[in-house]
Amino acid sequence: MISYNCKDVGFTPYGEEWKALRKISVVELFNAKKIQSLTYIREEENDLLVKKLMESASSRPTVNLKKTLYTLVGSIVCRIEFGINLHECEFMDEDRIADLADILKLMENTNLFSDFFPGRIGRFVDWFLGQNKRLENAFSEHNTFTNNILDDHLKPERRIQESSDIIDVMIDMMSKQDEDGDSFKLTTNNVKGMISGLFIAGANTSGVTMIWAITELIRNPRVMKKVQDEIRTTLGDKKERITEQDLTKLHYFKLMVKEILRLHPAAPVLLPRETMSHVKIQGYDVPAKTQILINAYAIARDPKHWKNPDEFNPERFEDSSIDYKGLNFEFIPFGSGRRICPGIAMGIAIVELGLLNLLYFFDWGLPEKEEGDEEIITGNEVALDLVQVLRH
Ligand code: HEM
Repeated sequence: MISYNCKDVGFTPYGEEWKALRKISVVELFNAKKIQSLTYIREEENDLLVKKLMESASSRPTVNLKKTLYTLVGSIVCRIEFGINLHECEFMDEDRIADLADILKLMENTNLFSDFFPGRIGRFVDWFLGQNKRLENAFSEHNTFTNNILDDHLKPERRIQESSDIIDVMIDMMSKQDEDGDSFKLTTNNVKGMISGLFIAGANTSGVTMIWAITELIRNPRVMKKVQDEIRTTLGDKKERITEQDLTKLHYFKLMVKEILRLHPAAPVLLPRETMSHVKIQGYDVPAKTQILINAYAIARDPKHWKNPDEFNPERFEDSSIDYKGLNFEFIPFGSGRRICPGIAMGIAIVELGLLNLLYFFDWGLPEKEEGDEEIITGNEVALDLVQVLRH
């Protein structure tokens, strides 16, 4: 385990926790060697997914893809980030982790009426609509999850383990700070914030990207056929399991993933920024300290930069040098600059391996539509529950 003191991670007495925490996560979690060394976890979890889908396909033709994929990414993220194997865990299981990913989405997406109309009327409407109760329940579930992970890391027997993860490192830092008597103290809340931030950032984004990929492929049979033909011709039809090595042989498949990230960026609006000084943008004066929101979704569908922007067309990236690493500003699904997603490589590895398994081993389609069913594929929520396994 690497030990830090406050100076190592750049803490300042002015509370720049974010800088420090980002630095820890980049060093401990997002470095290339670490990502490579965790390949076996992503592969094992995908093997389990394929096994479960094959079993369920033989008895029941439909599958709730949303739950299945959130379980996959939840399991991978918990193992990689917190060293928690959900298949052996006492306080969390695979089913609940998928719900938790949804609970976190609810926490992010619930708009309180009282935020816009502070005062009695706003509070009454929230109470009447049950918004407060929903949020309270979500927070309570979420709090239990982070507390359990923290407690698990604080168990005395854990400290003698060989392998440590980012939470172990932060706990180690906390004890060192006490010894050093530094003025800034890393708190338990910082650790809990890291747990919840990493979980939301990793699970939700990768899960939703995969769900949109299957959705768009079902909507566009031409692309589905082309991508599956490439995969099955390149890898042959006798493989028992897929490894990350197989990804290196595919070309069109990767263009397809890029196109999904363009059309459906998991974080349509990037993390907020603040202007450091007065700037003029397209004739508008923007004073210093103004919050700026960047709409990556709108940028990636801007007809000034993209031909037929709403069309799902992976070929647009053929012979193009445009990439998602934050340098081409017309395509920033992972953001750009100082706050760019530190998990790009991890996110791409999770999404590509998951999709490759789904597309190699299974054919996907929609079940028969029954009277009264909502129009399919109008948004990921509707599409997900309807997607079907047809072959294995
Ligand atoms: C397809 C998958 C993913 C997408 C599309 C995605 C996208 C993003 C975006 C757009 C941001 C904000 C960047 C900005 O405002 O400039 C972000 C931040 C972040 N992402 Fe990802 N991400 C993905 C996967 C992951 C994974 C797997 C992890 C962790 C294992 C992760 C960890 C983070 C963290 C910690 C931040 C916050 C960085 C900060 O506060 O400075 N992401 N991500």
